[in-house]
Amino acid sequence: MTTKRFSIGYALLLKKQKSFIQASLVNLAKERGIDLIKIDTEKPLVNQGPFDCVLHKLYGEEWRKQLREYLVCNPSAIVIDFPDAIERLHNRISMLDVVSEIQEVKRDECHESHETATFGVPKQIVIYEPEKLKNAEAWGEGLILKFPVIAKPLVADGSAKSHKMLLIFSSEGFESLKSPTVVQEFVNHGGVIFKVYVVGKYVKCVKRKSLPDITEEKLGGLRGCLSFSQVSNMTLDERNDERYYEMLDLEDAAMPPMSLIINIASGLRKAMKLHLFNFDVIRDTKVGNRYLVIDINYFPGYAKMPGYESVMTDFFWDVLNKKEARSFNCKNESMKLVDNNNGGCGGPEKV
Ligand SMILES: O=P(O)(O)O[C@@H]1[C@@H](OP(=O)(O)O)[C@H](OP(=O)(O)O)[C@H](O)[C@H](OP(=O)(O)O)[C@H]1OP(=O)(O)O
Ligand SMILES: Nc1ncnc2c1ncn2[C@@H]1O[C@H](COP(=O)(O)OP(=O)(O)O)[C@@H](O)[C@H]1O
Ligand SMILES: [Mg+2]
Ligand SMILES: [Mg+2]
Repeated sequence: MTTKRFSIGYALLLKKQKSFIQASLVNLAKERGIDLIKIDTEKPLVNQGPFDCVLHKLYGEEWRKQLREYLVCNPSAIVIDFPDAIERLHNRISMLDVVSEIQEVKRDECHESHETATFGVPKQIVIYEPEKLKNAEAWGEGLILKFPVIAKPLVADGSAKSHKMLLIFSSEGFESLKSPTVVQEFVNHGGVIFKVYVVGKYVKCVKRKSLPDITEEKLGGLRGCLSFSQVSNMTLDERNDERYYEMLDLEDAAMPPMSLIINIASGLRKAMKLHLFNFDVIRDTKVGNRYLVIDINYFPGYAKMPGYESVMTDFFWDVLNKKEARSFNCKNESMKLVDNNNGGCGGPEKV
């Protein structure tokens, strides 16, 4: 008896292909009857496949259009995940709004189960026109945040620029701001962040190094700002400023309560209608049992997750065998099939 084989087409940037599409993953998936096939982004998607499922981390209107057309021509295909759902993660305000949305529900649930740990997001504001802030006094008047603060580009589109942050110690630091920025209160968190990887219903929490705490005393001696980027991915050599990237022992840091992490993960997954994401959490050391979500990333670096091959293969299998189907049911609606006037469902490209 031959068992049915499935095909998953993947559309990823080269960097992502290199890290994610490793032989160990391809082989394990193959053993389970799933072929991972590279989509040629130079050619129309409708002329490729057919794929049972499309996995992607590409953006832009042209790509959305291609996915829409693909679903019109292949109505039984599954797209992981829908661009409209991913979109909210490209803005650091809408990204964290979802945490506040799930907070109410989860607070009630936690109350019932007598959990004491709470979660939320740091205090933050958005500045659309930083040039208007050049006058330091103007900043002082409207200040609702306490120094130090972190300035993060409002747009989180995966570009190197969108990861460039400023740690601001005093109002002079605002002079460096140029594009629309989210200004967030820096929360002392013991120099450790928790990265929570979500793959459908699977949740894995790992520890990573972060920025060290800034005491009132330390802050007193600091003016202006310090720029940094992707601190949790930094190598030792890159942590060359000893004032900030001092040595930390990750081993010593206690993990957050897993029940809380699972609660947040499932709340986010359902509210965002996304299957593949991770989020960064810090523990407010001043409060102790308060956790703050600071970042949510679509389709993050899963290859850094121990045993990622089997986690991903199990997820693909569930999706293809429709165990995850309920969450994909409304795909036509969320893809907003505006292009009903579809004349071009050709087969594979003819040469
Ligand atoms: O490349 P990696 O493995 O460091 O993964 C990046 C993620 O690192 P993480 O898994 O959270 O440690 C990274 O997470 P952070 O934003 O650094 O927390 C992003 O998800 C990044 O994608 P993008 O640049 O935002 O599109 C991810 O980059 P891409 O792999 O998507 O390019
Ligand atoms: N509010 C905050 N308080 C303390 N540290 C923070 C805060 N926000 C971000 N960080 C630190 O800055 C790093 C980068 O910020 P993040 O929002 O995760 O941006 P990115 O999308 O580039 O990962 C975090 O991993 C953490 O080390
Ligand atoms: Mg992050
Ligand atoms: Mg991020």
